[in-house]
This record gives sequence, structure tokens and C-alpha cells, in this order.
Amino acid sequence: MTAPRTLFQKVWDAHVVGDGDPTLLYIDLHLVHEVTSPQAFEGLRVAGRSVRRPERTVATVDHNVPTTDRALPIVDDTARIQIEALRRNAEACGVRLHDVGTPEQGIVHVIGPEMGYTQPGMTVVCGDSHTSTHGAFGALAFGIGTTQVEHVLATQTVPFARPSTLEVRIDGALKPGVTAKDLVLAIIARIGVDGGRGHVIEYRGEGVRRLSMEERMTVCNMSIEAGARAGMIAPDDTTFDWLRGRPMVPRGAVWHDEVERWRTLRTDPGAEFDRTVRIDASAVEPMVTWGTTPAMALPVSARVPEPPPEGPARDSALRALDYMGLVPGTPLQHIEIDRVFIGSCTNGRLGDLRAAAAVIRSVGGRVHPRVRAMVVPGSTRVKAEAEAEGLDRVFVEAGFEWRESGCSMCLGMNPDVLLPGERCASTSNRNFEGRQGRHGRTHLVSPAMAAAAALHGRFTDVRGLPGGSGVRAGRA
Ligand SMILES: CC(C)[C@H](C(=O)O)[C@@H](O)C(=O)O
Ligand code: SF4
Repeated sequence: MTAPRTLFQKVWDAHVVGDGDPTLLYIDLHLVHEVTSPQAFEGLRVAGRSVRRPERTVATVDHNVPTTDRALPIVDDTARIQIEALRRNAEACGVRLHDVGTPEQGIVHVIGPEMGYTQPGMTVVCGDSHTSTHGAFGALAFGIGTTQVEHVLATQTVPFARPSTLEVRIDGALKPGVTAKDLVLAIIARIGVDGGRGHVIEYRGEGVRRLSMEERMTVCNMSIEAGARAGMIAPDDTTFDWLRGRPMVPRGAVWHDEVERWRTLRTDPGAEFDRTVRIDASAVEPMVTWGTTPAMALPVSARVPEPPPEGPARDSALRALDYMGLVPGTPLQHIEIDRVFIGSCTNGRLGDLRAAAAVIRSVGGRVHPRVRAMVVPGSTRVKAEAEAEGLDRVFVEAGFEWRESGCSMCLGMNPDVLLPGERCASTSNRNFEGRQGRHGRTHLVSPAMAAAAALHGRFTDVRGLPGGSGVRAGRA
């Protein structure tokens, strides 16, 4: 009998090419975007090499594409140069590019799954930290640097130091009005931004089985914000139902064979993790970050915390409070906001937009007069699907801007940025200083919480809103 293995171990074992240190892993899917690929393609060209498996390589433009007026030339030089370089490189190397103007364009971590490129048991890499998103399908998916991007382009393999394993066991179910975003913020608040360092997290337990695919992607997406190399969830019927019929997924008899194989991708009873953390999902509340890391997060019912009495944690809390312009003891629900951003690879999927629209429908009214709010679908397909069910109308009639898909204000590498001092309720995943624009202040929240904040002009507990407790954000 073979020894019991974790999900991670099974995917790892199936992809080891050589037994050196670090291990050389075969890569099934290489996703590429405009920011981290130009030097990699250039290196390839200089070395006179070609892309080893162009059919396993997929490119999109997302980080610095404008989200309005896409017919106009791109004004920013860096953005334009990077996008044009990717077009040339994809063309020259025979790599599929989902460009602006096509129905498949979108944020790399949104289109991978929705096109069915991402499948259980695969190794997936991208020159992007939030590649962890794809682990929601039981893939081993991790971000790599530009040098490694070149290595993968040339060889379809990557050297990878073997990580440790961390089991995050989620018991119980989320309460109404509490979402996967709140869950993952609560996990990061608990284990810290270094809590997963050197580890691949496997999310397990009843609380995970009940999550939709979109919710699972939100959780895996933010694994990296806990310092982990990747996050994984074993595939199950929820996964297979979501994947069935997507463009790149096999059909007919092959589909059935694949599903049988994918069902074996689960941690065997008795397999051991290096560490385990347990979370009670039923105790999680809607969360708001008050500081400048995703771990500086509290339930919306809480107050801005007092800094600890001493030590480095005191220094970082004081600095965060100063940057965020917040006074300890202030109820989070008294904090007034200027901007709202609903989108990103964390929360820019159809279920997220549905959850935000559900809040607007049930509360009624319009965006608060002080607030400028925008909704940026995670992909062009999400945009089309949302429009087909009238969500764009809900947003626009309530005074939200309805944009084209891209990373947008998640990172301020395109025209969508905060002005200095502006305070934003954002459904994205990072809140460090300047992330959304110089001196901008970011509070990470769920889509439902962002919509409620837009209407009220300040953070509001969605559980107290009319119909708010029925919001199950991220459900698609
Ligand atoms: C630009 C890219 C390298 C970066 C990442 O790796 O995550 C971006 O996607 C981000 O979210 O900060
Ligand atoms: S949406 Fe944000 S986090 Fe996701 S890939 Fe784009 S910039 Fe990175």
C-alpha cells in the first residue's frame, strides 16, 4: 500500500521532472500578461530560442488597459509599450492572446478558469502573485518572477523549492450576509501576512465544501496575502459542474474519464500536514481592513484598534493609523469614504457583481453624493453576462460607473487611481501604502459591503440592511 498523500503531494509527484534541488516541475498551463512578460520574451529572442509549448501558453492584457474609451490610443507610455510588446511577442511565438476588443479578454485569473484552461490536477504558473486563484480547482498554481517566465517559455518547466503544507480547516458554514472575502480576511487576520510563508495551503472541511467555485477562487486568490506559495481546494461536484461545457474543457467520453481521474485528487485519510489551523466559519462577520496590510482587518461592528503598547507591532500600527488618517476607538461604521471599487481578480466575477447589485436593489437609493463608485467586471465575458441579466442597469441607475474589464483600480497602473488622501472601499486584495494611487487609502471589503458603503457613504453592516442577511455574495 502506498503511503497516504495530501492533494498537494499528488499534484507535485505527478509533475516532478528531475530530482534535483530545487525540483524541476513540468508546467501544464502558463498564463502570461503584459507587465511581467516583455523581458522574458526578449531574453528568449536574444538566446535564439522559441516557446517550447505555445499551445500550453495563453496571454491576455489586463493590468494597464484603460477601462473606458478603448478605441482611443493609450496615453501612458509604459502601458502602451508593454501592451504592444505582448501583441508582437504573442504573434511571433504563436501564443494565443486574448486582446482588448475580443470577447475573451479579461484579468488573467478570471479568464483562465472561465475559459476552462484551468483544470484540476494541473500545474499552473503566471508571472503574477495571484496565480494562487487557480488552486480553487485543485491545481497547483503559483506566481513566478520574470526570469522564471522566460524559463517556462523556453522549457515548459520551472525550478521550484518544495514547500511545506498548511491545512486550513474550515468548520461550520458562513452566516447570511457573510462572504468568502470576509472568511479569507478573517483567516489572514488570524494567521498574519507571514502565516503561510513557505507553505502551500489546503483549505478543507465542511465550510469549504459549501462554497461556490467563485467563493473558492476568492479564498485561494488571497492565500498569497497570507504569505503562502499557493492555496488549493480539492475538486468535487461543485468544481465539475462549474467546469462542464467551458470552451477548453474536454467533452464526451474524455470528460467522463477526466472527472474520474479528478475525483482522486483529494487528501488521503491519514495524510499529514506540516501545520494545521482551524477556523469556525459560523463565527466570521463582515470584515473591513483598517490598516495597510490585509491582516489589519476587523469585523465591521468593531472600532479602529488601539496600537499595542510596545514593540514592532506598535510601530506598524501607528504608521498605518497615520497613513490611513484614523483615530483609535472610532467605530468602523463611522468612517466616511470617497470612492468605491468593485472588481479585481478577487471579487470581479459574476457572483460578486450579483451580490453587489442585490444590495443596491434591496436598499434602493443612489450612490452617496460624496462618493464616486465604479464597477469593473473581471472579464469581458463577465461584463456580457452581467449585462444579459440587467446588472449594469442596476449599477448605472444607482449612479455607479460601469466599465470595461481589467485590473483597473486594484493597482493603479492604469488611469483608474485614487487621488491623494481619498479613502476607498475596495473589493481587491491589497491595501499597502499607495497601492491604488499615491497617498490613496484602501479598505478591503466584500462586494456586498462595498455596495452598501457606496450607498451610505460610510461602512455599513450588510447584515442590518433590508434583505441584507439574504446576501450570499460570490454565489453564481
Ligand atoms: C503586476 C503583477 C506583477 C502584480 C502581481 O504579481 O501580483 C499585480 O498583479 C499585483 O496584484 O500586484
Ligand atoms: S486584479 Fe489586481 S491582484 Fe488581480 S492580477 Fe490584476 S492587479 Fe493583480
